[in-house]
Amino acid sequence: MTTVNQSNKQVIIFDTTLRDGEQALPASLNVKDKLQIALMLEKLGVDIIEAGFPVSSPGDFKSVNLIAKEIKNSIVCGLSRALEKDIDACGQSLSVADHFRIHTFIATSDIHVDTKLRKSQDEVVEMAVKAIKHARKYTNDVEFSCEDAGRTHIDYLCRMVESAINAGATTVNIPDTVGYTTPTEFGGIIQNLYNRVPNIDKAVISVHCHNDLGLAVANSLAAVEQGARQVECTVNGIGERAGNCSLEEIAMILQTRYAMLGLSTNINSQEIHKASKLVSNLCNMPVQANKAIVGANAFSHSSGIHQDGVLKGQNTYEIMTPESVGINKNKLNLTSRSGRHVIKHRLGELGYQADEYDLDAIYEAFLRLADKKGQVFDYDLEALLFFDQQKHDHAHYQLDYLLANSGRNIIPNATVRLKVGDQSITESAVGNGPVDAAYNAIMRVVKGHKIDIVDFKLDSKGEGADALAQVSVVAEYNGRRFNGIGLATDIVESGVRALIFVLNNTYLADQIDEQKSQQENIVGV
Ligand SMILES: CC(=O)SCCNC(=O)CCNC(=O)[C@H](O)C(C)(C)COP(=O)(O)OP(=O)(O)OC[C@H]1O[C@@H](n2cnc3c(N)ncnc32)[C@H](O)[C@@H]1OP(=O)(O)O
Ligand SMILES: CC(C)C(=O)C(=O)O
Ligand SMILES: [Mg+2]
Repeated sequence: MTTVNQSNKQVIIFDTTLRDGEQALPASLNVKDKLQIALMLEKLGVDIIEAGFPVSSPGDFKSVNLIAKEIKNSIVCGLSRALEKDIDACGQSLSVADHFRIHTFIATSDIHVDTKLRKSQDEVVEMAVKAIKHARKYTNDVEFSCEDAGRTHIDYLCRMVESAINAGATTVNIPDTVGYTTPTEFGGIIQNLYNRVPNIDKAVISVHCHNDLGLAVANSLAAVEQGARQVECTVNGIGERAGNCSLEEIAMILQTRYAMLGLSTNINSQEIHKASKLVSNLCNMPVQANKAIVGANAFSHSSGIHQDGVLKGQNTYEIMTPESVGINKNKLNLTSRSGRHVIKHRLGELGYQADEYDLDAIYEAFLRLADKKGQVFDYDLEALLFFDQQKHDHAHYQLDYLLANSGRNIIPNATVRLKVGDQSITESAVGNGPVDAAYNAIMRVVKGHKIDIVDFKLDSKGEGADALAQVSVVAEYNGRRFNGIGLATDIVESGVRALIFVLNNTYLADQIDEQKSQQENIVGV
C-alpha cells in the first residue's frame, strides 16, 4: 500500500484515466482492459487510481471491484454523485480493498447549481455534507470535488470547501471542469482558498484541470505552486472533450524542473512510454506525433543544426533524456533538412568509415532523394552508398530526360533522351507497359548495340509506400552476361537506370576488348 506522503514537497498523483479518460472514448473498455491499465498505473507509481463510477453500470461496478481486489500498491477510488445510492455502490464495489477512497462531488458554480442541479446554494452545501458523512461510513479516505470550481464564486467556494472539510473530507478537489481559467487566475483561486478557509490544513487540496483551452497542465502547475498537493490527471491527457491534465507532462515537469520547483512525485518515469502505448492502444486513441513526452517526435531531431548539436552534446536540444521516460534512444530523422554531420554519423553507425565514401557526393544524392521521399531510411542511405548514381555522371550513356505514360485507356508510351558520348539522342516508343516502352525507346537510341534482356527483378528498398524501387537487370551482349542495378523513387526511372547501367558496362567491356586487341596487335607487330 502506498503511504501518501503529504509533506509539503510531495505531489500526489491521482490518475483518472479509467474514469474521466474512459468517459471520452469512442467505445468503453472491457473489464480485462481496465484491469490491464490499472496494473500498468500501479507499476507507474500512481498514488490513487480512480477506477470508475460504480453506480453508472454493472460493468463499471464489476471492474472497480476487480481493480480494488487486484491492486495492492496504489489506493483505488470510485466516483459518486452526492447521492446515497451512488456512494453505496462505491462502498460496495471497493470494500474488497484494505484501503480505498470514495470520491463524491457536486457542482458549485452558479451556472451548474441553477441550470443543471436546479437547487439553491444552501441545498447544494447540505447535499455535499450529507454525502461526505455517508461516505465516511465506508472509509476514512473521502474526497470531495466542487465541480466547475473554476467558474464558482470564490465566497461560495470557500464556504463549500470549509463545510466539506468539517464534514470529514480528507481531500478537497478544485476542478476546472470546463478548462476555462488561466494559470494566474487558477493559481489565484488556490491561493485564496489557502488564505481564507480556516480549516484548509486539515485536508489535501487537489486540482483537476481540463484542457479546453490547452491550459490543463499549466493550470495544474500554477495550482501546485500555490500549495495544491494532489494533481488529477490521465495518461496521454485523455478525458472529456479536449481531455484532462496529462499525467506524463505534469510528472515530467516536476521531475525535470525539480531544482526550481522542489516538488516530487512517486511516478516511476521510466514506465511512462509503456503506459502511454498501452492506453493509446487499448483505448483506440492515437497520440499526436508532436505531443510532449510521449509523441513519436518528442525525442526525434529532424533538422541539421539540431542533429549536429545533439551529436555533439545531447543536452543541446534535449531537456530530459529519452531513457528517463522509457525510450531507448533519441531518433535522428534523415530529411532534406539534415546536414552532413548526421549523414556521416549514421553511416558510421551502419559500419562505414569516412574514407570509404565521398561525403559531399553522398550528401548531394541524399538531398535529391530526400526532396523526393521526405524521410530517408537506413536502407536508402546504404543504397545511395552502393549505387550512387553520381558515378554515372562520367559514363558514356547518361539519362537526360524521361517521360513515361501509362493508364487504363492509353497505349503505354515513353520518350527518353540519352547523352551518348558528346551526342544527345531522343527517341520515343510504345510498349506493353511504361517500362517496356522506355526500354524500347532506349533500344532505338542505341540501335546497333544489340543486347537481350534475360532477367528483370523489381525490389522495394526502405519502408512504406515511398520506399525506393530497385531494379536489377541481367542482359546478354556478345555472348556475355552483364548486370545492372537502378535505384529511384519511381519504378520506371529505376528500370531505365538499370538498363543504362548495363549499357555502360557493355560499353566499358567493348573498350577493354578494344584496348586488348590493340595491345595484341602491337605485340603481334
Ligand atoms: C464532470 C464529470 O465528469 S461528472 C462525471 C460524469 N460521468 C458520468 O456521467 C458517468 C456516466 N453516467 C451515467 O451512467 C449516468 O449519467 C448516471 C447513472 C450517473 C445517472 O443517470 P440518470 O439517473 O439517468 O441521470 P442523467 O445522467 O440523465 O442526469 C443526471 C442527474 O444527476 C443529477 N446530478 C448531476 N450531478 C450530480 C451530483 N453531483 N450529485 C447529485 N446529483 C447530480 C442531475 O441534476 C440529474 O438529475 P435530475 O434527473 O434530477 O435532473
Ligand atoms: C467529477 C469531477 C472531478 C470532474 O471530473 C470534473 O469536474 O471535471
Ligand atoms: Mg473531469
